[in-house]
Amino acid sequence: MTKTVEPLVRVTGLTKRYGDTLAVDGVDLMVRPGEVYGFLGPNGAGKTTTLRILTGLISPTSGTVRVLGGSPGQAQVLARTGSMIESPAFYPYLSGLDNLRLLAEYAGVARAKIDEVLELVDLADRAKDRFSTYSLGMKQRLGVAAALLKDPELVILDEPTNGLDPAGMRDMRRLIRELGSGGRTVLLSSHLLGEVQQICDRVGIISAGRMVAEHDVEELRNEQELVIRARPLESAHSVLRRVLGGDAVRLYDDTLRATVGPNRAAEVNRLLVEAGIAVSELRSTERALEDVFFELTTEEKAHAG
Ligand SMILES: Nc1ncnc2c1ncn2[C@@H]1O[C@H](COP(=O)(O)OP(=O)(O)OP(=O)(O)O)[C@@H](O)[C@H]1O
Repeated sequence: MTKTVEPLVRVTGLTKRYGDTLAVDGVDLMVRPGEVYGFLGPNGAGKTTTLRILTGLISPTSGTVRVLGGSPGQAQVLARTGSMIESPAFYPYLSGLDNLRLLAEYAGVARAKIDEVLELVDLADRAKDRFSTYSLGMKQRLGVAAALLKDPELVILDEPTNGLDPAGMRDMRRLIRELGSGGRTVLLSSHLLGEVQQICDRVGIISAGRMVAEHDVEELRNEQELVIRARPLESAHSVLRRVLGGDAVRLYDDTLRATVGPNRAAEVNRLLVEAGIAVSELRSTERALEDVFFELTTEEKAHAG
């Protein structure tokens, strides 16, 4: 496998317009070698459109897209990329094995590779059964097997767990983690925050066609905040806004949340007490990725709207 030091995927200022709809609006994203990158966003955010551009299925309206050092759709890029975009198409009356044989023949892949990928996606036992008898989870896993036939460096999966039951989701997530741990680079889309949190190293969050954040999952998860209960709360709010900045302090029901680390707790306490404010609680907590996601996507809507 060729080692590439550069980002495997680099997208700059990507836009895609369908008539009046701006499906993708100035997206920048970067996927590094060996990572599992989660492209996270609600339905209709522009994930599928972006992945279709990255795999050369459609052309962008504008922007720069580099995949594995080349342009999407170039033969040498396609040869090193495996993808599953939307539901994979297979012949229903052929077995999983025969479907893969056809694809392998077309791609000039050795027969031994078929057994290897069937084993990897845990379909070896059912390989000789007709595709039409497979569960949705098995169909999706066969799709991943097909994407792996060429032993690609980069695997692109569009909503690989969509529509699966909990057991199917668990199997698919396990498979993706396994792919990621084997030195492959995986780019997947998802609208499920918990899923991205479980299986990805980095996340790019897209909302209404715009990229609102790109972070290490650990970094987001470990983001700390102070929860403050004080009286009078409004005065505490204005003191902290003045000192920490308006963006760093939010009012949640009867508490204030300040996005600062625990090392500033004593300072926050002193500021409040000096201002004659009674502090009844001051504790540090990790921000849930869900909160971060919600905040980023609603901020983005507010800016757009
Ligand atoms: N071929 C098309 N023609 C017109 N509009 C399109 C087309 N494909 C996508 N869109 C629109 O572009 C926007 C982004 O769609 P896209 O499928 O990329 O989002 P998504 O994040 O993948 O969401 P989902 O998970 O629901 O597919 C949507 O408003 C969608 O209706």
